[in-house]
Amino acid sequence: MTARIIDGKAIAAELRTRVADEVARVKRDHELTPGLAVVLVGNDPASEVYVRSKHTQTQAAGMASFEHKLPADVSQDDLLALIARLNRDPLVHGILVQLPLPKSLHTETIINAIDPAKDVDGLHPNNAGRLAGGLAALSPCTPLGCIILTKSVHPSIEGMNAIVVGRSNLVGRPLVQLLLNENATVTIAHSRSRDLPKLVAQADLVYAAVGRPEMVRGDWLKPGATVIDVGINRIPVPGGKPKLVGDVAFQEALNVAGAITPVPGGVGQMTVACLLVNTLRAACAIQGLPAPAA
Ligand SMILES: Nc1nc2c(c(=O)[nH]1)N[C@@H](CN(C=O)c1ccc(C(=O)N[C@@H](CCC(=O)O)C(=O)O)cc1)CN2
Repeated sequence: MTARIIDGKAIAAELRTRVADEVARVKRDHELTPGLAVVLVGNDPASEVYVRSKHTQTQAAGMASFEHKLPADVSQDDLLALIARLNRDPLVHGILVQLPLPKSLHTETIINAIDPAKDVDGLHPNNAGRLAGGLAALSPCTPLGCIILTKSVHPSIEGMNAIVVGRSNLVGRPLVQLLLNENATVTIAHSRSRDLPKLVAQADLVYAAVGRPEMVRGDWLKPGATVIDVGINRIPVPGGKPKLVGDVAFQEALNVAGAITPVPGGVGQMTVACLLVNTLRAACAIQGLPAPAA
């Protein structure tokens, strides 16, 4: 069996089109232009690429994009002052601080300073707590993307066995909550779980978000399982450009899985598209408008 490849690029493009249509509608009917402010501290090359892509895609969707680039040695107080300004700015409906931050800054304090209504990363404890309680919340973008990709294969995942390998605040933990909201049966595992291959073998849906190149092997998988690979690992290639691989051994998994996301071209593509969805949702909620269709 060769697994079906889940085309994250195409699914993200469709989502961006739906967001752009909804943005045009709220502009026309309500004179509302959703605005996203992205804060980048320092000059990590991968973060610079992601922030550029957020800027381009935000503008392409018809929204306002505000970029704030700060030096790596910015003080915590100056960064907090910028966030306070963005919290008050009526043109800004979404605020995202690109992660990781330099070690000199306290990530939790920075995230907690963002107005939860503008927290389009879904990382503020208000949003994380609401999501955990099964309430309406802004949810982190990558897990939202994982759910959309899963539903492109299984429109309902009710009762399916899912395993999430990884317990980060950005992906693993919120993904577990989103899966529970879809009535999946969820196991959360991590690098210290005992007998990971045995746990993975029981799952119909496998989410690999552990940050270890090709850790999940093909022979761990239940035949026909749907595999969503969240990993983005750069592997050095002697004399060449680093190679991008996921947390799943893709070639091995192809022969066992029913469907699988590639890296690149899978989950990563959904992250920015879902950020646009969250920004549109935040803008509508702040204006007191009904939740948009996208
Ligand atoms: N505040 C946040 N910081 C970070 C997040 C986040 O959701 N919020 N996620 C990641 C980085 N990220 C967006 O910020 C991101 C990662 C990957 C992609 C993507 O399109 N990946 C491509 C490959 C691109 C490459 O060559 O690196 C793919 O998988 O096809 C977009 C956004 C950490 N920080």
